[in-house]
Amino acid sequence: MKLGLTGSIATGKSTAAGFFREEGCPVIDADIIAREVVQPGTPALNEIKAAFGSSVIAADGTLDREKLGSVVFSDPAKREQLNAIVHPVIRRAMKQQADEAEAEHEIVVLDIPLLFENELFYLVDKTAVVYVPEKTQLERLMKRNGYSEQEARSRMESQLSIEEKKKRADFVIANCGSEQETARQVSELIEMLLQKQ
Ligand SMILES: CC(C)(COP(=O)(O)OP(=O)(O)OC[C@H]1O[C@@H](n2cnc3c(N)ncnc32)[C@H](O)[C@@H]1O)[C@@H](O)C(=O)NCCC(=O)NCCS
Ligand SMILES: Nc1ncnc2c1ncn2[C@@H]1O[C@H](COP(=O)(O)OP(=O)(O)OP(=O)(O)O)[C@@H](O)[C@H]1O
Repeated sequence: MKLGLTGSIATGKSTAAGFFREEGCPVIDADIIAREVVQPGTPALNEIKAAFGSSVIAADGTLDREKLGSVVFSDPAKREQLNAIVHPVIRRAMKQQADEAEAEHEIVVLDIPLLFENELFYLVDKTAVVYVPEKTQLERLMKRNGYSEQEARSRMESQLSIEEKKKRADFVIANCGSEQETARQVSELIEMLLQKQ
């Protein structure tokens, strides 16, 4: 089965995904695929250059992520434009990798930050949300990325709120306590999913 792992920025998807990996479940990470599809020479990077100008391309020809991030996270229309270029390519790659992994593993995890926003339910069988209250999310995001409160909030506001995602998920993994407590919830969820098979 395919488990869609989601959450909002900095709620702990990667942390939880690491625990799934430790338990032997392959994890397909949308953020990694999103980086692969814009490598130099890809059609997506060429389209980004055409749409946003060469100021978002670094001297070595790679995408200047910080620059593009500062553009798209402060302008919803620009964000939509970027999404329209990269999301179809990301979705195709995710589906292909997930199908291949599912042939060999009982549980395949798809780590997709924008699962609910983009209604990507066809890619997964069940959804799990990694949850922390918004206050913790803001604190962890500012700390991890060195963002000001405003930079952090503009990124949080580019997504559906974590409270809303919590309501919509099949399963909730609370990441407000220690990482060990999160690891235990991941183990329990895997056990339950395997029993249901
Ligand atoms: C704008 C970009 C270049 C900024 O790069 P940067 O290295 O600073 O951030 P990174 O890619 O690591 O993303 C960090 C987090 O931001 C959030 N995020 C990224 N893109 C988006 C988006 N289009 N809308 C809302 N949130 C987003 C996600 O929670 C993600 O986990 C990059 O995020 C990007 O290419 N975004 C478009 C692709 C996308 O939607 N990726 C997210 C899931 S597929
Ligand atoms: N249980 C925890 N206790 C304390 N800090 C934590 C915990 N879980 C995660 N963190 C920290 O919070 C930050 C966000 O976690 P993580 O990178 O896993 O989130 P994410 O949801 O994958 O983020 P993104 O959406 O940006 O990909 C990291 O700095 C991480 O070290």
